[in-house]
Amino acid sequence: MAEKPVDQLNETEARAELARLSVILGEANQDYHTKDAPQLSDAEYDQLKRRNGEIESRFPSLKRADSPSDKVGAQPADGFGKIRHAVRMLSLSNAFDSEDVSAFDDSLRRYLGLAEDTPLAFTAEPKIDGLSLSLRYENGVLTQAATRGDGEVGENVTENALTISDIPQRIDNASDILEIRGEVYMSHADFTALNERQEAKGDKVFANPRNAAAGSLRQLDAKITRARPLKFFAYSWGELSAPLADTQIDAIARMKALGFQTNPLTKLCTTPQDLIDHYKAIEEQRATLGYDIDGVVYKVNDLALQARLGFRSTTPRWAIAHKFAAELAWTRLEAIDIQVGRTGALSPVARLSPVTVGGVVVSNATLHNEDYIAGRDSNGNDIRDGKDIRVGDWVQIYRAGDVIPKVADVDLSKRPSDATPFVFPETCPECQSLAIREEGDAVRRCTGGMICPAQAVERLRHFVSRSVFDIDGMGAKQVEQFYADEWIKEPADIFTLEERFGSGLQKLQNREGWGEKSAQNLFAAIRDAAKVPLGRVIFSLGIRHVGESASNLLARHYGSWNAFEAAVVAANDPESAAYGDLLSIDGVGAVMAQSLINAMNQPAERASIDRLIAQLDIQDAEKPDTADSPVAGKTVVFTGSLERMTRAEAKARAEALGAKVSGSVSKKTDIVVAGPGAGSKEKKAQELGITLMDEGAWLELIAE
Ligand SMILES: NC(=O)c1ccc[n+]([C@@H]2O[C@H](COP(=O)([O-])OP(=O)(O)OC[C@H]3O[C@@H](n4cnc5c(N)ncnc54)[C@H](O)[C@@H]3O)[C@@H](O)[C@H]2O)c1
Ligand SMILES: [Zn+2]
Repeated sequence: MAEKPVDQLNETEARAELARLSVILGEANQDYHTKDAPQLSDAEYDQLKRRNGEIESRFPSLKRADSPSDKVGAQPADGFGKIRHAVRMLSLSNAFDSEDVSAFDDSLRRYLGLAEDTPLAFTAEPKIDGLSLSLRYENGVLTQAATRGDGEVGENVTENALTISDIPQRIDNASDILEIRGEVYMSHADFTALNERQEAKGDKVFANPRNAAAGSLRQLDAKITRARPLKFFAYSWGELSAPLADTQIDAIARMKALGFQTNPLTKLCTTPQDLIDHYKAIEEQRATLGYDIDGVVYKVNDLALQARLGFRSTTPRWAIAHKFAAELAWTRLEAIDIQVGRTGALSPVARLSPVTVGGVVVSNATLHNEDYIAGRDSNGNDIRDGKDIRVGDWVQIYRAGDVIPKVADVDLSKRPSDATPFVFPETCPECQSLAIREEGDAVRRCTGGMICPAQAVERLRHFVSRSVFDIDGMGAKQVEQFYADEWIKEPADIFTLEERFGSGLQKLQNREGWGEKSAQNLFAAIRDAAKVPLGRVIFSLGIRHVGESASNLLARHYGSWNAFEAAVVAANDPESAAYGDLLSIDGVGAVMAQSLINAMNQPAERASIDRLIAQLDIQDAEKPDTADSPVAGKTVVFTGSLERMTRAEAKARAEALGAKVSGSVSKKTDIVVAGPGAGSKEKKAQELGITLMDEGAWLELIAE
């Protein structure tokens, strides 16, 4: 349901909406901070939180006592000891673009009464995407480690923190009380390896490195934490018995001197433009850092000014987090793989150096089709200014909601000098058959049909479907299972199943869901199904563009399998009479003809078709005796309800007599057969002066 814009809410709606958002955001906080298993994407969460804030500022009197705006994180989870922070641990306010950054600078100057030309310096620090941890050292010894919790009270994870090698257990030259704060995180490589181990053990896998880090630190059993490769960057502090330094940048240097890891991308900046430049520089390196960051934090450098600026309810006034766009990230394209879909479509897939986009690690993205890679849309117009996509390129990944990630853009300035244009394969990577692209089709398709493993299951499903072979006891489910068991690889195998099993009735009976009776019934149904009309056989081959009615037309035209087969083989020569004859069939166009010819002239697919034909008892089609049929060559439309036959039957009989049955009335229509309830078609026939008759008259005409 689309949400109503905030400026259109009335007071009652606003109150209800705030109540709803408080529940949703409360649950999301629990899922994210306490269970380390978010159900919403970060972008969705941020959007709801922003909406909540907007409603509150439009209706200040409606702000709830338990407003999500006043909350940091979530309450400590049960099971952990609780630690009350001597100094609160807060969140950060956000900037999303450079205007927000200038506004931040302006608001600080206003608050501090600084003139425009008075310098105001900031640190710019990567915003590490992990979870914050406060470490308390007393006389140089680590005595307590606490998570942020709800900002006031955190979880006691001291035992767990002691297992992290980046965290010193003792510090020389420390003041009596020293609280160091920073981020616990997991590298991409460790995250991938952890998930592989978890998966192998059948344990929970994590959506992203942040959840993995949080889930690993927040373990009631510190032995589990020990086995998890966690890291720590220090960037802040809590209670101190002696100040670390006078400025943010020196405080960071001091923490480094004390033995902590600090982030090397931290930089002192003197103007908002400096901040933006460093933000861009960091964003460019994001995919190669080896760990996740989700923005850059700007902090007033002068700690005396930080003290003057102080705090709002959940955020410091002296800092802001400039977030990266949630749906976008740059990374390297490592390879382009071709996947073959169930209908034979060749789809290019980008293999990426893993990057977290919107809270999910992305290592594959779609490249759509060969035109898209080449920088063209389906009409041949340039996309991305005509930039093509090459292996080795630096590419922008786009991911919104749950849609498959896409490669949106290329940075040509970073293209390796030896990168070459991607050559789209002209053969199927699964079966090596020719892959062709028909005119007007954006997609290249494998022509391997039955012999293509990627398409086999789909072909088999089509083969056993209702309108084709319709074998009792052999539906899509069974055929998929038999394929998975390698009992059936192609349609011909269905008919040799019983013989191949020999006494192996047993084999089938041992399968879940099969008893002696059902197995015998299946074999009987298969035997019955082998006797089949020619049209159905042609349709069963699943040749592209050759649908049910075209199959019947072909069957009636050629009469027997042998005639059909010989004709289509001969038609491979476009100069041949056979080709002309094939095209002369009303309802067979050049595209369908080519598709038929391809299927019947490719050795591997032909061999598979021949194996099937050898198993069948094909009923010849009756050629319409057009000579003495009164409706031969006529175009007939049936409309309204028929009482003595079904619509399908009427159509089949008319076609058998050489008539063409159409769904709509036009000048080309010769006869309209109108039953009760006929509407516009009957009227149109009258207008056009077309022969109109009822069902009885029609049956008389065709002498039944
Ligand atoms: N998907 C969900 O359901 C869901 C639910 C709740 C929160 N969230 C996400 O969590 C975030 C909000 O959580 P938050 O309140 O922790 O805010 P935040 O993560 O946006 O910012 C505050 C945190 O940044 C971290 N940080 C990293 N590097 C830092 C540095 N150099 N200096 C200072 N702090 C640094 C600290 O841990 C700090 O607590 C949002 O991005 C939101 O999307 C998502
Ligand atoms: Zn193939």
